Amino acid sequence: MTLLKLTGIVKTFPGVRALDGVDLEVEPGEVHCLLGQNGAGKSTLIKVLSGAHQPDEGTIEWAGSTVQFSKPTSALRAGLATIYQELDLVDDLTVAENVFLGHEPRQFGFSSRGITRRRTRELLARLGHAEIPAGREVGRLPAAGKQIVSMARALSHDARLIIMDEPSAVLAHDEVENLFRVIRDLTAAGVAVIYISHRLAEIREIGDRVTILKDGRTVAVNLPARTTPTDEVVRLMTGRSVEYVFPPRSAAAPEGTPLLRVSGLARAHEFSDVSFDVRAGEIVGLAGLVGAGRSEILETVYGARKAAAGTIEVDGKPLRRGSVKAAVAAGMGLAPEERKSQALLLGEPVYRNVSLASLHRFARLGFVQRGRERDAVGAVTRSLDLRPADPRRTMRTLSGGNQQKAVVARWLVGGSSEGGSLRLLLLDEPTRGVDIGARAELYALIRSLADQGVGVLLVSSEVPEVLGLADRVLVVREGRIVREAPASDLTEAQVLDLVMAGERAATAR
Ligand SMILES: Nc1ncnc2c1ncn2[C@@H]1O[C@H](COP(=O)(O)OP(=O)(O)OP(=O)(O)O)[C@@H](O)[C@H]1O
Repeated sequence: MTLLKLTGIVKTFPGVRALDGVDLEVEPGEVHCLLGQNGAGKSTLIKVLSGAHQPDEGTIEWAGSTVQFSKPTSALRAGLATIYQELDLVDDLTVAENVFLGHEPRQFGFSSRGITRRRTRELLARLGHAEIPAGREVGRLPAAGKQIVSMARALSHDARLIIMDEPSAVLAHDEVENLFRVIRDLTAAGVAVIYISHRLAEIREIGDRVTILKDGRTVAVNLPARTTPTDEVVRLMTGRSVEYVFPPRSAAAPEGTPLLRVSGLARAHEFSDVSFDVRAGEIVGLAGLVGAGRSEILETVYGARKAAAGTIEVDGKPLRRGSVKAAVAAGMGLAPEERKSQALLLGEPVYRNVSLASLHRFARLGFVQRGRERDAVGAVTRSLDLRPADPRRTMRTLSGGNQQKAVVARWLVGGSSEGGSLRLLLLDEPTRGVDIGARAELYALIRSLADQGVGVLLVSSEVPEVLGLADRVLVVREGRIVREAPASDLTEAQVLDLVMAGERAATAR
């Protein structure tokens, strides 16, 4: 019997028809992938499913009966659990308290810590993660561990369907493998999974069937995940064929004195003896596992963290340690990884968020010329296909991927930093959550900045992206640079081998 059947689901927000007639069918024990460009309506759909939003029209049939989940707890009680991208765990409660939050096991009328922990340990063991301590505060776990806790919570409600919204976005390569193992165990036991991801390779590996959304409508249902040709999937998603290619590198390797020179940089417990150069016009990629120290290196170069040792020079002049002001004055810009907490003004319009770094360009006699500001922003947001296209919309109402585009777009508007012209751009996971079509545009824009002489330092967990976009690659493992080579001299397998070597050694010990 079909476990879940949606028919004609409509959901509108003021001025936006986010869902405009969506159909979806999920069978027990399958991994059903939901694909669509940024803003296509995936997150809205799962919020409707999980009871966080009420649909305006349409029906939801769950295990043969028509239902309406008025709030998230009703969906959970019926066996439908959602694991959001931004996990909704309470950091200062323990693992066990989070798993059983709101439905603590009781004995003689009292909630029992002993039973809660024992049942948590059983669930963690079922997920193959018996090593996570049930009494540990959740805030002290890495992202992958938190995700497992969320899944344990789903299982504690006897979930028959688990919805996973881009679960791999926060995971390193080996952790994704582990997630897939967990998913296979769940589906073998009859649990169904709705899996959302922008990475087609993952969908091929773990998916059974695919449903594609475009502009709030279902454009294809139940395509076979492994055999549907990529061109076909991309064409259905975007309405056009997009070549997933990286822009060509400049013919000659950039010469001259390095724009950025980092020597012997170190911070306790994060990284040590980090030395490298970035030349004007060059894209340098930092590859490595999440937690290897890449973001910390980037933030230290930017002055947001203070180095314990080492020097950072721009054009041969040393920068003051731990001073963002000095870095910005030297022409640096940073697009950080945590778009919500670090980068966006969620209550402000899109154009204000995007023009933030280059406001001085639109000022005349001290006044910001709003028309020019909006035109310049419009040009970049159109080329990235930022949606909805109206730049006056509030940032908070944009989909996750479109917010990410705005963070990067800020540095692409005429390539300026607050202090003057942008000379060095630091990008931390710039394509996280960004769809295939917009990725190609983003790559082209980053390359064109480099072609204008900007130096780019790029952190990405996707090895093909680092190899395809960067000129030179630094492989980081456990806080050290273990290899430096031109991107064209490395293969994906070699890089993965280098980043994983430490993991294997640790397992062998
Ligand atoms: N609370 C809201 N108010 C107004 N508009 C909204 C709201 N939530 C979502 N939208 C709009 O609904 C549309 C669908 O957004 P949704 O977040 O569902 O997309 P998505 O497919 O999940 O995208 P992504 O891949 O970027 O995560 C977008 O145009 C978005 O701007």
